[in-house]
Amino acid sequence: MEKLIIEACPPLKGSVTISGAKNAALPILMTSILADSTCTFDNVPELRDIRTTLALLSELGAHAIRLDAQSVEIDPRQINNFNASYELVKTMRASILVLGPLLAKFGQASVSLPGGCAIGARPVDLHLQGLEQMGAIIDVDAGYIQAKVNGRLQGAHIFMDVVSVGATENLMMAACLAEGETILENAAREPEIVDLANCLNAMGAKVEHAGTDKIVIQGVKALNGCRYKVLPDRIETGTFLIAAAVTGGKIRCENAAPETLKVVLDKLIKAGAKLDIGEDWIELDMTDRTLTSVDIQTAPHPGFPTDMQAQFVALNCLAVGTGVVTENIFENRFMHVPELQRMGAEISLQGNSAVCDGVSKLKGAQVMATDLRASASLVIAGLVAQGQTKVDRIYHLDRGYEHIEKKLNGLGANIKRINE
Ligand SMILES: CC(=O)N[C@H]1[C@@H](OP(=O)(O)OP(=O)(O)OC[C@H]2O[C@@H](n3ccc(=O)[nH]c3=O)[C@H](O)[C@@H]2O)O[C@H](CO)[C@@H](O)[C@@H]1O
Ligand SMILES: C=C(OP(=O)(O)O)C(=O)O
Repeated sequence: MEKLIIEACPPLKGSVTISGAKNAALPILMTSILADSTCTFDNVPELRDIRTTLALLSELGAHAIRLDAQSVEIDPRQINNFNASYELVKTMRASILVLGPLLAKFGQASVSLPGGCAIGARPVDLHLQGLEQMGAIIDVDAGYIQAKVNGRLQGAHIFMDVVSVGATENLMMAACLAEGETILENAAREPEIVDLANCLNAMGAKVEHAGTDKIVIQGVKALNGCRYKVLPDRIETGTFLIAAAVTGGKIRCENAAPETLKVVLDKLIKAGAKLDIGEDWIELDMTDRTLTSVDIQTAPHPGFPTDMQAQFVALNCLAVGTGVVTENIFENRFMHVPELQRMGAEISLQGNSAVCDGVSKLKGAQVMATDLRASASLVIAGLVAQGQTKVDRIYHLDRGYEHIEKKLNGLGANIKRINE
């Protein structure tokens, strides 16, 4: 199994190019199911989840290929299988996003239930209830969601009890080919939702007010293929900025979208960093500055993103003072805490909060990645820990970070990937 070996490094310095956003690219790739002709998507990161999505679309019958390091092409015209198998869904929860498009375009879908994962139970009840409100008949049997609709889905007024990114995306895609108007209330407002809406509109859909909590969609009869560029990854950006901050470095993130991570940048300033921000770049300077603990409360956008929580716990481990990080989205997203404790961090878990007293040094250790962002926090800690850190189970990391060790090494880190 592959592992990362990380040695303590000098302050990170230089410039890094941010990749396309995983969480925007995944639903955007799924929009191809709705189209009547070929779609080309640019700024699509080379990640395990993207390969899984291309495999899933291929399994459905689409011709889905990577053209080059940036772009993928999907011709959906041969889709003739409406079944997303457990084998693929179990490796990537976002596979559930084929449900809405398949049902809207072909009137049927069979999708394995994603099941729980390391960070929480993550039910899909809101996806199913919304589709039922649009006229779908859904049966959950033997671990599979069996869904069908007689004729077209019907526009509906849907209120979601919980703010869900995935449910908003699934229902938004389904509504584009439904008959009539759909209103999604208490919708998620993440930048990735806006990116998805922009892509759908480029295909001929009529989606309005994405980015607010009330999205209005007028269904159309057909969508065409399009060429669309995925937005930059705000979570990857934040992760690199924190890596630079904990090492006392100075880096510039190019090809970023600063307006999508305002709340993260605010916390970095509170943590002591000096930031310079341009239209598509962010420069962080931590030279000779004191890293200070910050308090965090995760919340749906525009609140603090849960996907940056673990990285800030790593920052607090090394900062002056006590920082309280509270996780409000997922019930089990502190799996990085025991691993960071093994490296010498002083963290106590109190309910859904991690209370962290900063220490002046961490010590390298053998640690285990348990989920994507937990893995990132261990890599960040490894950059400054004395001695060697060995991170096991890095397939989690490869789901969401493109060439992470190559990019960090380009900034002066010393990370090797080994197979043992
Ligand atoms: C591929 C992708 O974009 N993943 C992101 C997406 O995940 P994902 O779309 O799975 O997360 P959701 O926004 O749906 O989950 C938010 C909360 O809603 C709950 N819930 C969700 C659906 C549902 O039907 N019922 C229900 O109760 C979840 O258990 C969770 O507590 O948003 C999360 C929250 O920002 C991020 O951490 C993930 O990185
Ligand atoms: C939790 C994440 O992704 P996913 O929803 O794909 O598990 C993430 O990107 O941090």
